[in-house]
Amino acid sequence: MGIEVKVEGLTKSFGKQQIWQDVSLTLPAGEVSVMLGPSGTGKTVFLKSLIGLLKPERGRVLVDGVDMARSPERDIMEARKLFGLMFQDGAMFGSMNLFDNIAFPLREHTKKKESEIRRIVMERIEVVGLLGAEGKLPGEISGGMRKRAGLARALVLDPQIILCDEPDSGLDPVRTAFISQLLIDLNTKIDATMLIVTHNLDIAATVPDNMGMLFRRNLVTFGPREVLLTSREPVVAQFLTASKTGPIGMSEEKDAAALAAEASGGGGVVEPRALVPQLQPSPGLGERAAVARRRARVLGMLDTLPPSAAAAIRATYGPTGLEPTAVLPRAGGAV
Ligand SMILES: Nc1ncnc2c1ncn2[C@@H]1O[C@H](COP(=O)(O)OP(=O)(O)OP(=O)(O)O)[C@@H](O)[C@H]1O
Repeated sequence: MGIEVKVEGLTKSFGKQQIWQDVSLTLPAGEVSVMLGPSGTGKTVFLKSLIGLLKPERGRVLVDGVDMARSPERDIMEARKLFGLMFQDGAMFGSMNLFDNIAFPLREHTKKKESEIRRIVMERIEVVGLLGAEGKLPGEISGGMRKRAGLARALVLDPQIILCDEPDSGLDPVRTAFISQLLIDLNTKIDATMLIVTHNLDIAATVPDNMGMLFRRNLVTFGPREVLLTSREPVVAQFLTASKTGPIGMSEEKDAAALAAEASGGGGVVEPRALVPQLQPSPGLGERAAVARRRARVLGMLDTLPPSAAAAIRATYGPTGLEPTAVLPRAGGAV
């Protein structure tokens, strides 16, 4: 099972520019979480801070007893091996074929024999549905295939925590649906803790167990998916309904005057969009191990949640808390 990531009071600036402050949240072990936020709110900076590539000036990121912000670099390097990273563009070496790109972390960080490397790489290539494409160069395949190759590479060191930076960027809605299914299937197969950074509303609505949002240098909220998906908080409802009405403007935030003018013009409150069931694993994979753990966890915290979120959780799990989760149509096949 994946391991928990605990973030406490994290604050990051570049010079005088504060990116976010006092961010605290826990990524529950083995569950899938999404971090939303308008462009430029520091989602990528957050991912890089989790693995200790960027150093926040305050706060802690606790992973298996190591503080990724402050522990000695040797401990951070060791803890980083628990992570698999999938970057926006796949971050492939252009001159290497997919096999060598995916094998790279194994050749770099382990002393495994070539035969063992071949076995692991081909297994991961199969998991992401790229069998047959291993001899191709990154420039010879589609953006969706490059992302899946990036995911395969993130998997070769058997990570317990997987961080995905905008897995949908540059993909059409159909390819995005396939990648969403792939991420849920992956979680089913390896039970890793996953954090996905995205702007994509369909991924946000259907993939995660938990969701958070960064806005105006703060974490607006982080919790079970139902909290954000039923929220009437203006910034959350605006973002999740892709509305022009609300605090988010063309540049990250509208200025106060524009906001006041909009309010006096009767811009109105944006209603949250209808809650849709979470994606289920592809046929034959069984249930995600995270489902039972999450059910127990969120049913135990109902009293602490907003009434709309608590009602949505009760509706999902039924009055006894034992109902199966509702089932959505599945996606499958090649991206
Ligand atoms: N190494 C760095 N040095 C200085 N500023 C940086 C650095 N990395 C990021 N920033 C700044 O931090 C801010 C947040 O950037 P980040 O890429 O994390 O945003 P984001 O929410 O991921 O945006 P998007 O959704 O558009 O990808 C930006 O203003 C960016 O210019």
